[in-house]
Amino acid sequence: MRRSVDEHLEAVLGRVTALPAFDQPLMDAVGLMLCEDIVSGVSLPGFDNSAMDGYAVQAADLAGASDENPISLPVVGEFRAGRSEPIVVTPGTCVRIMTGAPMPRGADSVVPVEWTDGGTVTVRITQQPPVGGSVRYAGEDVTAGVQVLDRDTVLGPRQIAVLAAVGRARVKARPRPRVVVISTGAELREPGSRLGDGQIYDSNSYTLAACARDAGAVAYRVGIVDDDPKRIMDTLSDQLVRADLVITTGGVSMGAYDIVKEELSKLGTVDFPQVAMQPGKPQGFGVIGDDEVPIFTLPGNPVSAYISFEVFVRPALRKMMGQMPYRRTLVPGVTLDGFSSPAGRRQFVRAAATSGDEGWMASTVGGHGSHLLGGLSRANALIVVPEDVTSVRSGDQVELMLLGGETG
Ligand SMILES: Nc1nc2c(c(=O)[nH]1)N[C@H]1C(S)=C(S)[C@@H](COP(=O)(O)OP(=O)(O)OC[C@H]3O[C@@H](n4cnc5c(N)ncnc54)[C@H](O)[C@@H]3O)O[C@H]1N2
Ligand code: MOO
Repeated sequence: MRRSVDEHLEAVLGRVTALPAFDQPLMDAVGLMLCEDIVSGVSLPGFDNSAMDGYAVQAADLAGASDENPISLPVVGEFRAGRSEPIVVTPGTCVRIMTGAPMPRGADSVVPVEWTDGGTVTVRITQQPPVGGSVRYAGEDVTAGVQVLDRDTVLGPRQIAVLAAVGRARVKARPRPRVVVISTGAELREPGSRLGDGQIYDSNSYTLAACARDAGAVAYRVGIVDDDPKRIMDTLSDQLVRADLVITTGGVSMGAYDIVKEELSKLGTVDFPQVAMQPGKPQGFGVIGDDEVPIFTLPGNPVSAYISFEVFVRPALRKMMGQMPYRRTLVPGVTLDGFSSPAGRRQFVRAAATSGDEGWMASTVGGHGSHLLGGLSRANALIVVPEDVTSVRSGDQVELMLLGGETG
């Protein structure tokens, strides 16, 4: 079975659905999609309070105050933020007040401390404040009963600020998908261990767990399972309890030990199409278990696994989180390098792209081979070459998929 990239992505997006929303503590909701309208139960400010450190006064007492004509008032008390005192400002008196402290009854204005001698028994004031000067009035920011956030808003720091300020400790939001990442292959060893003959470090499970986290998911990196069919199937069934989505790598091409494909094909719920792309040709996608958890079986070549994530898994995760657009947007740019591209396959070429006065410019990095991982760290974009283009010259217009993420 041979599919285009778009057909495969459609098949994937047609199968995954948005996760149901539930109540979450505020800090767990950062980056998530809000699934309720938020109506404030309180006014902001909640009470009239001082905008300055200074003195709460009756403005009329200070008519004509100036450097030449200072006016002294007795200080009858002190108001601090967080404390409420039963003191009243009567004509001819004042209260020392700190920023955020409630306005005392009787006062209609605040004199900043800079306009005074800072006295604590009596204070000498050299400027007349307007009525309402340096006073923050109850409800001037947000009135109780007003909608402060609309559903379908992604919660970033500014939205979290408003939620906390109106006293919300929890909100209904679409959760982060829990993504289980498993790498398969008898040649794989954990980074940090010693390599024997023919062995390599498992980079894919780290790459893909990092990708999943970067896309906003919770990643569980299970690590390496060798090419034993029973161990692979046991691991999958053990992991399903905590998975909203599973990613495996390796074992999906034509080799004698490509066990993932062999075993999962038997279930009948996972397809293994060849997708007309380079890298990333051997793909697998379907569902497993009673809960029909989506599973991606990505190719083992490290760059193929990474690009497959960007092209197929990331959009699926975004759909599960209810976050549009699902696909990365493409921007126009110019390639500074020429290269050839396979006929009939969409090529994704690693590139370092910069944006300047002339728009986006991209240089290729790291070579074309899907095992060439060394240059990947310098790439921040993929040049997307259409299926019908076989040759790209330096200076050609191209489309770029920019790879920035939550942490990128
Ligand atoms: N006869 C054919 N051979 C291959 C074909 C084909 O169509 N016919 N397709 C090639 C393509 S394209 C790809 S991509 C790979 C996909 O292979 P598998 O998904 O079966 O992956 P493996 O064979 O297990 O490994 C491929 C390669 O990647 C290395 N690898 C695997 N896992 C990891 C890991 N976790 N970390 C780092 N590197 C990993 C592995 O050692 C192999 O070198 O098949 C081609 N062959
Ligand atoms: O498609 Mo493979 O993913 O080219 O290396």
